Amino acid sequence: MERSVRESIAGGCRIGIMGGTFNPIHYGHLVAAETARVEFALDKVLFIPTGIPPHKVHHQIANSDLRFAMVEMSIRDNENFIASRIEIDREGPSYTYDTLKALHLLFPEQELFFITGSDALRDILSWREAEGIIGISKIIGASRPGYEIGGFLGELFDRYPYAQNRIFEMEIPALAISSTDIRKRIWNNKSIRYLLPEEVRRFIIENNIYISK
Ligand SMILES: Nc1ncnc2c1ncn2[C@@H]1O[C@H](COP(=O)(O)OP(=O)(O)OP(=O)(O)O)[C@@H](O)[C@H]1O
Ligand SMILES: O=C(O)c1ccc[n+]([C@@H]2O[C@H](COP(=O)([O-])O)[C@@H](O)[C@H]2O)c1
Repeated sequence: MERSVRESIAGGCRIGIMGGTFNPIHYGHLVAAETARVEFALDKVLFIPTGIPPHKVHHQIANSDLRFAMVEMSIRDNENFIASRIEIDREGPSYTYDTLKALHLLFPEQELFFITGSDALRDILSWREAEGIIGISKIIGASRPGYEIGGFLGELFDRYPYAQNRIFEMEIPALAISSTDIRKRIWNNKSIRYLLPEEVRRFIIENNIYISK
């Protein structure tokens, strides 16, 4: 992991990890991370764009350096948010377990909180080493319109009672924004203003990202 990122994490602090493909980053991601920071008293939130997302093999995914640049410009004005290339710089699919294991080794005294939307949370048991993930890090599941958690957590806690103290639901202001919809809007010449930071919108246009389907 980058030295600058390591040096910004103090001993004993509470670290949020906002993982995602961020193709592109939008206000849904930023509101989830900021709400988690405040509600769970996180000292820092690491934004970790995937290199190769494990569950999105058939999606059209912009170059990782461009996705990283868009994340960086979106969080620059928040001193508690940091972007890391740890997954981009690792070869192979970006498994969350590998990332959390690496973070736990680097930051053994710090508490880890993986932040995810309710859509991804509902799939978590299909992730590689799901039990290991829940063991290393607490999980914060942000509400997302169209992806209600329903009885999922109850069933999960019946199966894994220890998870009750490790997985938390978090209500956030509902934003029905997705990267897929933003990419479609660009293809269809529709406006993407106010769905994501203006600097990112300009960057997408200047670099002709998401022009081809
Ligand atoms: N509008 C939203 N509200 C709450 N959580 C969100 C929202 N959009 C994304 N997330 C969460 O942020 C994380 C990263 O999401 P991701 O980068 O896959 O964005 P996405 O909009 O879901 O992308 P795509 O439409 O390309 O699948 C995931 O855990 C996802 O559930
Ligand atoms: O590790 C896995 O098996 C795994 C499977 C699906 C998703 N994830 C992680 O969940 C986060 C959100 O994923 P995505 O595909 O919605 O961008 C991102 O950090 C992914 O690496 C991780």
